[in-house]
Amino acid sequence: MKVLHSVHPQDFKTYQTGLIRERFLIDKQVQPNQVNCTYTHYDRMIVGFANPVDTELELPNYPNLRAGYFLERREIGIINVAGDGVVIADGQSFEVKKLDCLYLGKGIKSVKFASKNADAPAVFYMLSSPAHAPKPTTLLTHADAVKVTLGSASTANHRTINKYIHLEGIQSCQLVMGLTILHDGSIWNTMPSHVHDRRMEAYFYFDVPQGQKIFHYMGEGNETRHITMDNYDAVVSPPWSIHSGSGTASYSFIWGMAGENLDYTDMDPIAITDLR
Ligand SMILES: O=C(O)C(=O)C[C@H](O)C(=O)CO
Ligand SMILES: [Zn+2]
Repeated sequence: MKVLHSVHPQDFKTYQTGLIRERFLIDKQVQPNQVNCTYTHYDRMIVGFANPVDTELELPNYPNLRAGYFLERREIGIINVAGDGVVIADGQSFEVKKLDCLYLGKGIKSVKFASKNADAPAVFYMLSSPAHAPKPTTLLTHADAVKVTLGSASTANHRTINKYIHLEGIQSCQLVMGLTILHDGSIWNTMPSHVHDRRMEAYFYFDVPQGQKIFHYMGEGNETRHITMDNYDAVVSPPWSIHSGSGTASYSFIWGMAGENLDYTDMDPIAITDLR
């Protein structure tokens, strides 16, 4: 499993594009009939992908975990971003359609992934953080996720936030997870931007139209940098970093966090006029 180590904000100021990409970008991980995971040292969050096309896949037990099985001391949130899929947790099958979320808690020994149709396979995006206690297995459909609409067309940031795993939603130990859909013609996410020193965050961009790109902004508010990202790329955001993006077209992304609390609204905003 690939490992990403933590970066100090003072060091980040000297980074150029190549090093920023090496330290934070998680790309080319959605591969047919593969499960691919990256271990980050940001709150020990694991960022994973499963793309079962014509075969069932199993979540492996990586040696990095020194565990009997992947979820022995972890929890996981799984969101499907493509064709209809199935997740089998300790023998129990869950239909996970596009934009549905399945939460599996500490103690689930076996997790398998399958697609309903090999011509339109599922793509499962996963975030897993350490967990101290078992929480109930929960499937939440996109329709039932709590929705908050923010921004406006005139500032090109009209978007709907869908909250799945959070204080008032699916219960977890420390995982918070959901997704944001940009309305047609809007291209800015998380603007005005913010940081939250209490937890890291990971973004996974999807439904980025062919031939388009995301410009993802990072760094302290007074010292920002960007990398460009493609469909199905993920990026980790240290607790000191903003995490905002602008696309050359509308798109969607999954956000997820782990750290001190489960309160989605725990953010320290940065005024647009203060960004450098
Ligand atoms: O569009 C947004 O704004 C977001 O989706 C913000 C993220 O959810 C976030 O950064 C939560 O801390
Ligand atoms: Zn955030």
